[in-house]
Amino acid sequence: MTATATTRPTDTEPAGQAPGIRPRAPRETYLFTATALATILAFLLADPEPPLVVQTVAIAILAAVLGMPHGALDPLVARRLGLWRGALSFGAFNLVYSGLAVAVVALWLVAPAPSLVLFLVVSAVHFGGDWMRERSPAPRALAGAALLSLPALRDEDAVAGLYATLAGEGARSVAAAQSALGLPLLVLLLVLAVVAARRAPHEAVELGLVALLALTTPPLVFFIVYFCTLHSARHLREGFAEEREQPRRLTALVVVAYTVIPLIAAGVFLAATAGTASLDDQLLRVVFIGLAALTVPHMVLVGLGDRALRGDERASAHPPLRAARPAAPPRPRARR
Ligand SMILES: CC1=C(/C=C/C(C)=C/C=C/C(C)=C/C=O)C(C)(C)CCC1
Ligand SMILES: [Fe+2]
Repeated sequence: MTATATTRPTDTEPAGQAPGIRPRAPRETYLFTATALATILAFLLADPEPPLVVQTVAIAILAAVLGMPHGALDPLVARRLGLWRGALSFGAFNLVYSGLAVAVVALWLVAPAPSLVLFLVVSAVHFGGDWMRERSPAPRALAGAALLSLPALRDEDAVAGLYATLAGEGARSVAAAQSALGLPLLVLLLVLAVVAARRAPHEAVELGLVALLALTTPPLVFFIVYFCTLHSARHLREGFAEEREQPRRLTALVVVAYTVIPLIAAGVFLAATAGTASLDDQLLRVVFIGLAALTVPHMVLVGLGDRALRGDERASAHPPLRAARPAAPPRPRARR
């Protein structure tokens, strides 16, 4: 659950690259393009119509294996931000982080429909951060809003059904609102793709394919492909690049540990609530309410990282030359 809202050079915009030079496409662009095209073709030509239960099980497994790890580097990000230094402050960090996650689940249980709307808004900002990082948050959030609304434009009933499972019957109206906003948001997404094309053609390809995928495949299939092969893959790559000064094994260990712990929590929740609803409904709730719970503390960390980075930039003697400077020592940067 990660990325930068800044112009700091990344793997795709290497340090030392002069502004105006087009970044080359990162590996996940190819992964997403190939997977999205194959999925789009499969649905256009063969229309496989996987049952909802199959889609739910697939998203649970893929989100666990490919999706969750991208937020699991947060403890290392927090250390770079100076949020913890020793065992005691590491314990406090974990307590606050998991406390926030538990608070989100509690809020969801008390007020499910407003929580779903809040989750969609936070997610729009979060996913929009996959592109146009040199721009202000507003256009990126709109790209995220488009991404999350297009499934309702294609199949409002399917999205309404999923929202009802997650947040009660009242949440169906959220799908109706997204469907109504879908067309203007689609136009906006395509405009943003054209704007992005001049500076980063690979982003234009990604945005165009996101739209096509959302409009041709069922909502959960679209989300699985985007979330696992683009969003998560991008932030895992960036996360490992950010931590390149750490031993790779330590980074990998943190990723595994902080992926497995929430998975155990999800398993305990599933076992504790067994029999209260069908297993696929419960699985859907665990996946998306769990993602909401983990996204909030993660976004708080991202916000702190961005603030630290802005402070860092103000302190810079020659801000306009920053992108052309040779590689600087790593600065705290939170991923999305
Ligand atoms: C529930 C649901 C949707 C929304 C999913 C969201 C909002 C996921 C957010 C995940 C996050 C923030 C992960 C962080 O890395 C869709 C795809 C619109 C349609 C299908 C049902
Ligand atoms: Fe994320």
